[in-house]
Amino acid sequence: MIMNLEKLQESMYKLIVETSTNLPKDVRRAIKVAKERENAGTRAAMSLDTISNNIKMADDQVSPICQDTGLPTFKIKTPIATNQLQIIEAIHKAMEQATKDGKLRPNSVDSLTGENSGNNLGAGTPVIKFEQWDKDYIDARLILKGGGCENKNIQYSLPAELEGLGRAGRDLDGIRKCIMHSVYQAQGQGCSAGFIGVGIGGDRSSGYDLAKAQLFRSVDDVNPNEDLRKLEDYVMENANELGIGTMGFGGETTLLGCKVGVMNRIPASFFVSVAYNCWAFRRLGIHLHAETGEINEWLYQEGELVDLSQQSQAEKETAVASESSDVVTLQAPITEEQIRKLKVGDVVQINGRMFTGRDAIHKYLSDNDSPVDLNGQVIYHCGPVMLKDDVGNWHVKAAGPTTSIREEPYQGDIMKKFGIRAVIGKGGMGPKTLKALEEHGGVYLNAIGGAAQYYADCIKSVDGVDLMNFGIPEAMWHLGVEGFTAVVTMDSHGNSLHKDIDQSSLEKLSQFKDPVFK
Ligand SMILES: O=C(O)C[C@H](O)C(=O)O
Ligand code: SF4
Repeated sequence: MIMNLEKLQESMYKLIVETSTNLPKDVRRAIKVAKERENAGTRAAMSLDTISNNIKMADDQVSPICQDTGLPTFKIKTPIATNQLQIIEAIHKAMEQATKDGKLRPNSVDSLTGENSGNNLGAGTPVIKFEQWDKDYIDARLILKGGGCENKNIQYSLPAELEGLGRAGRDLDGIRKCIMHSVYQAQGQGCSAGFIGVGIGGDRSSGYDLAKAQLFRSVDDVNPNEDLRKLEDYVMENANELGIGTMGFGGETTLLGCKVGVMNRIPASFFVSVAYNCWAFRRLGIHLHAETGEINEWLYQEGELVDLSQQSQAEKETAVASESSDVVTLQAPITEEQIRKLKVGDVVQINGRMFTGRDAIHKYLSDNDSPVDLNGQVIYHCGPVMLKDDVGNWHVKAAGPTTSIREEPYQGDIMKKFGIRAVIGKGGMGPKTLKALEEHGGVYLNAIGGAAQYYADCIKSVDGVDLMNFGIPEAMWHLGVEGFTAVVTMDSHGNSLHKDIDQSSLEKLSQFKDPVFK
């Protein structure tokens, strides 16, 4: 069958851009329910407001909802005679174009050298999986699953001993315990509230595939397997009792969706695989005409488009409460005295300069001198989407925080070595950093993960860049910001909201120890 390649490429481009910029309707509905459940005035409610604004901004500007546009994974079903090689070619060209246009972050990195290919193409990227079917049209689905939530995927081999829950055996109740534990261990690091796909059975790789396949189910479908339906309902009802909440700030909603699938296993193995997806659950699909390559239908878009920017009464009260609560304004360079005044729970607004630094920069700074004077400065754990204009100026297209815990081995030492006073990221950091904050006089600020448009809007200028050899997401960008808002979640007095929420959620988890499915 001869395909219209140009049209096919255009359709794939549309699929990529829509997936990156327009959150599906079923996901929006789940976020709306979470918003309505949250109590006015809490940090979780404030975060959900920011998330809602961000979703709207991404829509309006046709820009990435989150700066991490993930490992693009396509699942494609084709009629018997379709040329799959042509589809691969069309996808590759569309990916390159979408990257050039700032709709995708250049995310494909050589695992050994660290070199970024710059166009999202490389060994194993993007992932494209084909299946044949007996229909006469093409079904193409795409998920852009970011790294922070991918890192929170977990696989259990039953029987297992689980913290808080004890023995998980090779039965439905053991599976229940694994799923509850998977939500606990993710904490806020995968940008909760999240969605989970669970795969029961298979081997280590097919189990994870099955888990990820569940993420292609609609959020509001009903599992046809009665046991699994009950399990899904149970998890949805009870996981929210863990109190982890949006971004791990505590709150009513920790989980937005749970989908479970099952396949056979071999006698010796019993795997339960869990794929965790952040609230920025970017997956869409299209039906394509097999010859013309034209889009006939969009998937996951049934029902009304929920307007998340519309505020309920409770939300209005939240907005007022957060406006009137004390907001501390900081401008770099910051003094130790200013930092020592900050306490967990304070809302901080930053004006002036901050420097981005993530994995490559932290390793570099631990072995080398800094290209800029970091004394009193703010480091932002962020890998932005950047575009250069015709006259050579850089523009920020998306710039939310990345998961900070990866920098735990370096952070405290670097703060002391260079005199850094504040780090901004998400998900919190561990005991080594907490100790350094206390000794040195530093603070950890939690920004809202995934709110890449909201934060890009706070960035008023790109004043320079160092270490571009690490690639766009990993370079050290010098950013001029105004009204950049974040919450103090670790202070210089030994307090950590993350430590507290971890402890309290573990206690709550242990309430689910007794058998439910016998
Ligand atoms: O890579 C990023 O920018 C963020 C990542 O998805 C994360 O959640 O840590
Ligand atoms: S930053 Fe958060 S929202 Fe963005 S991809 Fe990572 S986990 Fe998802």
